[in-house]
Amino acid sequence: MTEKIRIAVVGAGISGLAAVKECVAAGFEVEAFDSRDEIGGAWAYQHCTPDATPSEVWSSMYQGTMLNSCRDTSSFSDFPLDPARYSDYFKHPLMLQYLNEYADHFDLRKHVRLRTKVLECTARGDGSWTVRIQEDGGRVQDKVFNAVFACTGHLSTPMVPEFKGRETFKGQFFHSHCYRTPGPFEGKRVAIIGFGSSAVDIACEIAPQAKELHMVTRRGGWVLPRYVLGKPTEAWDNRATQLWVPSSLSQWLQTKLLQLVDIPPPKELVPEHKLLEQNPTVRGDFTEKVATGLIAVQRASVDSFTETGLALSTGASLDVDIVICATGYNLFDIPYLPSDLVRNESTPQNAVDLYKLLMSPRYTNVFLLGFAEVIGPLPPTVEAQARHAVGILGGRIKRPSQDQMIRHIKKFHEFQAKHFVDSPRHSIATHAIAYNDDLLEPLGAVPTFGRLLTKVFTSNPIKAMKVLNAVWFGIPSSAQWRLCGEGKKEPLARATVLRIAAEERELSRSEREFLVTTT
Ligand SMILES: NC(=O)C1=CN([C@@H]2O[C@H](COP(=O)(O)OP(=O)(O)OC[C@H]3O[C@@H](n4cnc5c(N)ncnc54)[C@H](OP(=O)(O)O)[C@@H]3O)[C@@H](O)[C@H]2O)C=CC1
Repeated sequence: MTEKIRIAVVGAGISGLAAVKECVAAGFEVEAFDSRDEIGGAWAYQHCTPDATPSEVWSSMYQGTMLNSCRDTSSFSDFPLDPARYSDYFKHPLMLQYLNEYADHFDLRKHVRLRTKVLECTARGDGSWTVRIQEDGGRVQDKVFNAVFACTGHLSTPMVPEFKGRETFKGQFFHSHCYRTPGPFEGKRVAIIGFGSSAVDIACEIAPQAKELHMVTRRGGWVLPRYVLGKPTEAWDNRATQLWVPSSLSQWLQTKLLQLVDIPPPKELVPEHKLLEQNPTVRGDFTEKVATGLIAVQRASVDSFTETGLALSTGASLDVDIVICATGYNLFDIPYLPSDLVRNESTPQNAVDLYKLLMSPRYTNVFLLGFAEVIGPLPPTVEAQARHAVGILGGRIKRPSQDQMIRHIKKFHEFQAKHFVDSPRHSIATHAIAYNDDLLEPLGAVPTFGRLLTKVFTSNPIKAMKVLNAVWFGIPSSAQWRLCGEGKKEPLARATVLRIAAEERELSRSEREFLVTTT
């Protein structure tokens, strides 16, 4: 009898749960470890105050966090979000609820060891790994696995730049990681450094109550509303425009659409890069708050801190009571993995040595899930990463040689330099549909036009045409990656794709029936 492949999954959030599920489906033996006492990872809200020690805060979720991608694109591919219970966009407790429902539906909890921290993973030289775990801060134990799936995300270690004179500032200073509610900022003068999703969300929450709210951004950026002409913004994008229309043309069209429907941003905000060359921020009330003067924007770098605030590169200075540093995260601080796994001394600046943002050419049998900055929703992508990794371990996908990986990575660096802004977070940026397709094509699981057209001639033609239309010209739902190939769940996926296209307000009867029978 052949021995089962044994997998260690580190983290039980979105990526970890998807990894466990795919490993179990492939017949692997899997143990997941999470230091917290509940599943959900970053989506499991943790209360803290701005003066908390950042290393003791494991979730950056604030009370107002709401999904940036919409329900119909953001579910796992074989576990649809029910419109009757989940609105187009929803707040973080509902995402945690969904992850719990996913874990229960696929019976994943029995594979997860909570309150168990992974201290270190060491390559053993034969492709296997020793994983050192600690239970409840007590007993330390070494366990051997055939492979490690690192699923702890890239939002654990706040990045605080070295600002000149920061110690001289007499006001309050903290990282957005420890922000939770706007209450403490009532009547205060606040400056926020950075212009990512955290900065824009926090600015919009605080601005109505603060005395002054300033944002300091060195690059500017695009901010998309959640809705355009009554539909979720993603409904204006689809597989055909992403894959057939040259990206410069589709970005131009989308920018024009944005200009037509939204208040024009002030010139300080308009960036030099195009719409999809950064991970866009999503916030419907931001431009209005800028236009009405609730938020003041400074296009500048921080030269230094002063006793009373910030001195900016433009020569302006800001006197404030509080500075919030919303400058993102040390993306590849993965303390339990070898330090040269992702980058070493020869890696170019703002780049990573990861094949398909998933595997290191320097180590075998370790897969990084959820470390991509996806321009699109995360769940379908981590699932595609898990399916690809499982495909390699199970022998269904040919494992690339080290040379092949290195060549691929070099091309990837060139692609990133051409298509994304030059910044650490965009070293791992990727467009969802093309990236998911790339991971799933070796499994035959991409709903290509040809594959779906063939169905028109080999099955119910009207239904097959509707599916083709929905997948190529409709909102990019994740169920599309379960229509064909290895791991397909065609009846359920077809029902989901058609229900979303029909804009039904609840799961269809077929979906409910298939969900009872598919785990
Ligand atoms: N609702 C949701 O779903 C939310 C999702 N998120 C996600 O969490 C992740 C982290 O987001 P966020 O915390 O905003 O971090 P980001 O890394 O996305 O943004 C960091 C910002 O800080 C700026 N910055 C970095 N270093 C400096 C510096 N030295 N001086 C001035 N500015 C600096 C960056 O500017 P530059 O571009 O110039 O480098 C950028 O504007 C993202 O994936 C985001 O999508 C976050 C909040 C809400």
